Amino acid sequence: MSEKLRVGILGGTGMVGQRFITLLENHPWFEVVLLAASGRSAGKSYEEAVDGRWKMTCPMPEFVKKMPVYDMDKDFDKIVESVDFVFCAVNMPKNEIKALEERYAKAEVPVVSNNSANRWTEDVPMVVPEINPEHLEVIEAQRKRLGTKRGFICVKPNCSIQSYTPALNALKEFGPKLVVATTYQAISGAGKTFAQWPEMVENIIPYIGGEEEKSEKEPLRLWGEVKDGKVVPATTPQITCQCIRVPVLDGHTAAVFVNFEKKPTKEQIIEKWRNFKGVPQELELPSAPKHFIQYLEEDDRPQVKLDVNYENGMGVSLGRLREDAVFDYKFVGLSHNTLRGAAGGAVLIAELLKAKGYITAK
Ligand SMILES: N[C@@H](CC=O)C(=O)O
Repeated sequence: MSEKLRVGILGGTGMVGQRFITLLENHPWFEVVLLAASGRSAGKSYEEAVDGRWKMTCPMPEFVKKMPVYDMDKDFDKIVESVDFVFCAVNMPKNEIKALEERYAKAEVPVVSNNSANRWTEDVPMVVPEINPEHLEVIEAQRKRLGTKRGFICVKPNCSIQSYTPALNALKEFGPKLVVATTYQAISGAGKTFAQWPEMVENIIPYIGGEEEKSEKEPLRLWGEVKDGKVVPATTPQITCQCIRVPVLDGHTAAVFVNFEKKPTKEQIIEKWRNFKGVPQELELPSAPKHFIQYLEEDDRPQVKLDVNYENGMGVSLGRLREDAVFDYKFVGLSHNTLRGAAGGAVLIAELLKAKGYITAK
């Protein structure tokens, strides 16, 4: 068995960074060798830097407790020489994240990012490995632009879209043309727990900054075509969304209405969902769900409490498919926002990048 790739985590102390650590603890291909964060945490051990703000339900893994946290800016040279690639989960203004990700990529360190800063950079692939693995092709053009041989940036989309985009993707041949979605988003999407956000107990807040635009536009980029080293976003379906914060810890739910060019039967839709698979399933990537989509027949499913951890939080649960008086159909989707929607989705991208030879040992 070949040696594991050496991974650094930029922004390791926040909620998504913590998720990365738990997912990578016993990863068969990757080993966390370095943690970095802002100057505030630098120089401390990971345990000191987190300082009681460990938000996972499992205990902090022993292997990270005493690891030093480096300054992702000042310790740049040390980080670059120590890793084969990095995951980026920093919490900073967008322009600073863009500059940081590009700085690492230009220093020949591939960056797999959870952040939105580069989601609309034309030669940066934004990937859900089951949906658009072919977008990785634009890495070649990106490397030319950056002047690199190994370094590049690859990003994952926003967590909100993962509860309905895979469902629509599986039905592409029927031409979804108009989609109305309302998302019911968990508080961990904002990096918080109930203890940190007591206002959310027994409450609903009908606003998540920037979320509706992401939810409407990002699926179109996933369905875009690669032309001349760039991703050209699709122009259909038209999607309109409302995004609502609800008192749930983990799990984004979406209630969706859809019209098709060619209306399928209910049986056809369920068959497409149940049989949908992609490259991660074919390659049996370590974090790939065996069945990406499950369809639940019971009227009261999917439920966050029962279904959010389907396929270790990497699968999507669908239910309540029925004909509608105004649209062709309506249904409900659920996905885990910090697993499939954040760190887990990024780990799966890194596995695909390794399997396709884009990230290698130095
Ligand atoms: N912006 C989302 C997090 C997804 O990445 C949210 O606030 O739930």
